[in-house]
Amino acid sequence: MTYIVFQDIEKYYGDNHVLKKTNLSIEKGEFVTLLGSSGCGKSTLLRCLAGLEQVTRGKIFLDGIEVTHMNPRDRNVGMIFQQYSLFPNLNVYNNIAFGLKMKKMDKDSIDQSVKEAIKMVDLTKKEKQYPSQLSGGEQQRVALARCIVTRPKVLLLDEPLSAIDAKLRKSLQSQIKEIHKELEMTSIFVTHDQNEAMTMSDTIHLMKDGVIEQSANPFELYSKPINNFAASFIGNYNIIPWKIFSKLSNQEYMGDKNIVIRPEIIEISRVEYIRDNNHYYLSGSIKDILPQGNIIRYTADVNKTLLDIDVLNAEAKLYEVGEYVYFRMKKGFCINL
Ligand SMILES: Nc1ncnc2c1ncn2[C@@H]1O[C@H](COP(=O)(O)OP(=O)(O)OP(=O)(O)O)[C@@H](O)[C@H]1O
Repeated sequence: MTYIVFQDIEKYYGDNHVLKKTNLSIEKGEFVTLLGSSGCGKSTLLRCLAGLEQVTRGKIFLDGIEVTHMNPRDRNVGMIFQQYSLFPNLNVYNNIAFGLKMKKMDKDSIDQSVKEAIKMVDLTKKEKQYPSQLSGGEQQRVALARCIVTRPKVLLLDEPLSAIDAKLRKSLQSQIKEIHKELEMTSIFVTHDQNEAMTMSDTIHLMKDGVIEQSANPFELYSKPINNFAASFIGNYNIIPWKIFSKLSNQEYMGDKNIVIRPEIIEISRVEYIRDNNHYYLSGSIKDILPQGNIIRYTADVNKTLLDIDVLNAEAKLYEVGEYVYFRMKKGFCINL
């Protein structure tokens, strides 16, 4: 049985039609990401599951029970936000214990659960500190501990790492994934950062204007985007209308479609390639060079069409701006959309 089901969800804020018959199914134990640009309705969908917003129409099921209009407190859903939203007047221990005290758990069980949660998020020496004495990353770990200590059925994470610097962000991503696995939770993570979605998720649900455009695992979403939106959102594709590409590459016109080419599948050479039937061939001059750590991104001018090419940064810079070079790409790696 599917663990979480959003069924034909519609949500209006006044005239603003935010969720448009949104359908989404999530299996128990999955780590899923809602990925999409700002304002597409990701947070609204999460908030509807948590009960912090009411849907206008549609139904939500959690663990076989309809929760559409259930009191948020009875849904057993934990949520973490971008702002840490801790109680400033409570120390780390008491922030984490708060939910359990509300549930009227006995003191010894609370103590055991809180200490376990503190250990899980690696805050053992910080128990007595107050939120104002903690870094952003530490505060977010307290928020995470406060959430998991109540063992919610589902953990909702609404851009929890967006205020945290890049290095710490990576370690928190791993920590969240580890806790998710260890507690066998079902987690929904909201982000507009495609790299974060790729690293974290079992399944990515790509959203646009309140609708799920594509649901797939990170590998599939990257290599098989189903439309131009998915291709342009994920992985910096070159998207060239066939009308133009057929002229540039001396190929037959494939109709009113785009050819979609990932920068890293393009080979580059100073000497012209010997042609075969498995590749497309282009040539042009290097316009720009952008070192990006482990890869170098070249932008080439191919008869006024710009082409991005990613080359592993294994050697010193290979090509100069202005140099005329040749490209080839395997036909089977290109997508027509
Ligand atoms: N409480 C509210 N009242 C009125 N409009 C709202 C409210 N919350 C969200 N909206 C509107 O709903 C739309 C979707 O917002 P939502 O926060 O769900 O988007 P999002 O995809 O999570 O964006 P972001 O990545 O920027 O957080 C936006 O147009 C937003 O202005």
